[in-house]
Amino acid sequence: MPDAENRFGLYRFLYAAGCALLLFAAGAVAWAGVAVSSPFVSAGAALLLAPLAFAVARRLGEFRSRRHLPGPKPSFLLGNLADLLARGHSSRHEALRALHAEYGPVVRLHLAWGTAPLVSLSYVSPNLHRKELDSLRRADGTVLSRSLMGVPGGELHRSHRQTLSPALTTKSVARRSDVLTDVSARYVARWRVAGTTYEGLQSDLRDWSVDCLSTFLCGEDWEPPADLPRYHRSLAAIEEEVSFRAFHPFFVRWIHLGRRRRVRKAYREVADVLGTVLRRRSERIPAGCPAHQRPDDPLDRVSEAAWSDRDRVEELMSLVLGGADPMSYVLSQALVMLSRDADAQEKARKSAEGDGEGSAYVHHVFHETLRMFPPVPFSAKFSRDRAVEEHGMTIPPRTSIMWMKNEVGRNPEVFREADRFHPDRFTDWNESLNSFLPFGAGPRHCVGNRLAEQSCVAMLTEILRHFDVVPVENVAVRFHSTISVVPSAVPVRLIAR
Ligand code: HEM
Repeated sequence: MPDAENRFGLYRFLYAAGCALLLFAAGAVAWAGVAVSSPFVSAGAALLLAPLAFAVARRLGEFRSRRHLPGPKPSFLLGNLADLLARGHSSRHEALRALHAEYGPVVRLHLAWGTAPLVSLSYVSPNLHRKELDSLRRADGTVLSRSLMGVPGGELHRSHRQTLSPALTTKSVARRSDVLTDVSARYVARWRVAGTTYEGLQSDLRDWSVDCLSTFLCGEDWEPPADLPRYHRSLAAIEEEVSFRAFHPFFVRWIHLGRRRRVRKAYREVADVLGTVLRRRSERIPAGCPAHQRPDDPLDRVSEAAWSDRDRVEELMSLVLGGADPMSYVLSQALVMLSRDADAQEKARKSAEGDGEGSAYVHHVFHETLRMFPPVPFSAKFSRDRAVEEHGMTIPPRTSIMWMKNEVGRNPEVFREADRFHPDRFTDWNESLNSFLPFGAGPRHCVGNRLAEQSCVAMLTEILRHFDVVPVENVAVRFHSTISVVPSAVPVRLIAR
């Protein structure tokens, strides 16, 4: 199996060769057409030449109009793919950190042909909250579903959000928080009987996040599939493909046919599981029945919305997909940090056991982990027609503007002692989540942020009440990032108290 760097080398070669061949073939056919001097052939040649000339002019125009922005020099065929993906697709956040170190807080990058150029910021700017800045996520009829996640900003997006948001507010989630505690307690009880190894913990936390989200979203009608890890793998395959296509939309379908087949299969598997849940609900409670209209119940809201059956399934899919990996990542990193900081762990335990201040400190642990290990490192906004000013430079319209949360969270100009795990910073120094926006910004910000927070706090609380969290040394952990980040292991052991 070739390593990531070699695989990327091959991909880069195929991509550049493909682009060059296409440009050459189109040019040659057009030239031959002009030379034959038959009116029909010439008209055909002109038809071919026009889009070719347009694509080349557009690419050069993109380079020219962003020349004033700092960043590595783009290549005509590859843009800056080589700079961004130097260490493979899943390590692009590391490449971006290195680029920020070299070029400063604003870095310009050109991606594949046909993909909007990108500007990465190492800080959070008030511009990111602007209402007219949309997300570039668009349903594509295959991997990215027609759901809140995939509909363009506007009326449809607003109506999807109005459908879901009431069931995901702080109060609504709190009213059903027993669901989150019950699922978490089940995992903790199993670990107490069977013990945990650091190898098993990573997959258990991923199962927990899918189980917890699905139970909350689908209520009594959720029955975990017999092979829960496989269901999770299917979700992860879809997530990986969504992220892959965002960076390489052009040749991917031709180069990676096997990938495409795998992801279709994954999509069908997830859709089957969620379709069964929806059927179960509608058989139990017929549509239109008042029992179906509990405002706090996300499945009721999805079932009653004026959507097609496919849209309902896809909405549930995007909710589970949106939350599963980020939740398990933040939890795993929180455990790692607590295992290495005995004082913080003791404070968190007191808070979990209810020392009179509620679980405030456990919430701070969640926030501090998000700061140091943002589970969704990339978030981007896109302005169709208005330029944006950053650091005295004008970013032209039709640019993806992304803030690198890994970079923002560790920026010493934003956070005091930025490399130190210090959950108290949110009270001692009045620092806040708004300085790094781990859940995004503006009208497209994460709809599941309250659910994610209360789920992770519920699980951390259960763990701290029942276990000492101790570090396991000498385990090499690799981080694979797609939309979210997945660690290869969680090097901690849970010792029953
Ligand atoms: C720690 C956990 C989580 C993190 C860090 C996270 C982060 C994010 C980020 C950064 C975005 C993009 C926001 C933007 O474009 O400005 C997003 C969007 C979204 N997230 Fe989350 N998320 C988490 C958990 C969840 C959960 C639990 C759910 C589902 C219940 C969820 C569902 C969604 C959806 C549907 C969107 C698209 C919203 C829209 O476009 O209107 N996320 N999330």
